[in-house]
Amino acid sequence: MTFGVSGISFAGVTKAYAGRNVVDSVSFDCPRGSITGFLGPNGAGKSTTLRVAAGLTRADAGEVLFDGRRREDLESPGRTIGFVLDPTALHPGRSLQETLKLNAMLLGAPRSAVQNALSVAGLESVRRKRVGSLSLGMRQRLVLGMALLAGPQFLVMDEPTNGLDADGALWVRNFLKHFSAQGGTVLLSSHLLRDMQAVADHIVMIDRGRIVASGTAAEFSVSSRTKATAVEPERLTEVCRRSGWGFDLSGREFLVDATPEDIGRACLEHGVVLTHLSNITESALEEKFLALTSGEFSSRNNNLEQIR
Ligand SMILES: Nc1ncnc2c1ncn2[C@@H]1O[C@H](COP(=O)(O)OP(=O)(O)OP(=O)(O)O)[C@@H](O)[C@H]1O
Repeated sequence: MTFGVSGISFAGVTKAYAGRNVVDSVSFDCPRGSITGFLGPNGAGKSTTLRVAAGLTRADAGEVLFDGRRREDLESPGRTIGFVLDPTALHPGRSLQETLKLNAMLLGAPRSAVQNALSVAGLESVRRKRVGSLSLGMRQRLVLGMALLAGPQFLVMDEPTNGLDADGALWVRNFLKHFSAQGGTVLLSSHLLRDMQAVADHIVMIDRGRIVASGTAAEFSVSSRTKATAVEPERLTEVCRRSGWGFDLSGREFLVDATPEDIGRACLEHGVVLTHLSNITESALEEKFLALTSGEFSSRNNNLEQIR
């Protein structure tokens, strides 16, 4: 029998260690074809929740459904769901290529899947290196490559950009956007607001084992303006006018109704040198996040209104 939404559904997942609920009645949906960000401070219960989804940790109560079915009821769970969990849990003596080959064999994936994973994860040049000699960032790429071997429909990822440099993190984000645009379902955790804001369609916040807020990324954004300063402000003014963007100017600081990416591109095109560019929605989300996690909000309700 199948029920629930398309995508991944957590229903009342609870897990206790030493008599303490580290995950407490956690329920939320990750709709198909979108990216759900699971945000919370260290120790909030993110990894435990994802480990329950992966079947690595047995929940005391509740269940996780993939397109309405339990993982163990799927015909081929290993091929349907890609998990990116602990990049340190790899055999250090094997090469990257061997690691991927072994996993491909276990999953029944074709030989071409190894080459494809190496290429997608940007690991071709280091394919013969031993896993033990890799940086954390390279290991992150490897576990992502492993998760993709059998062409999954779901990706569940615990802090996938941890250890990656800016280029690597951008690559992961772009990859996930492409994956979800093609109908894939993504759940990724992070304790970094920046990670979530840059990629997630929906955000679910967890604190001390409980969901404390959830909503679309847009619902978390108070404003979508961008702060910018330029060496020659009058030239940035010109770019904003030509692009049809509204803006306010305070001293040398612009607040522009456009994304940092659009502003950066337009300035590059017109040879305008910027000295600062930042999305002020991040700080709006950060304020909420800090307020939630500092215990200011004692309510344990997942209604977004609680934090407005
Ligand atoms: N196997 C375990 N035995 C006992 N306690 C555990 C175990 N695994 C996790 N915990 C505890 O459960 C709580 C939640 O841990 P979890 O790793 O799920 O949090 P997290 O949100 O993923 O944190 P981080 O961002 O630091 O990885 C923590 O207090 C942790 O110490």
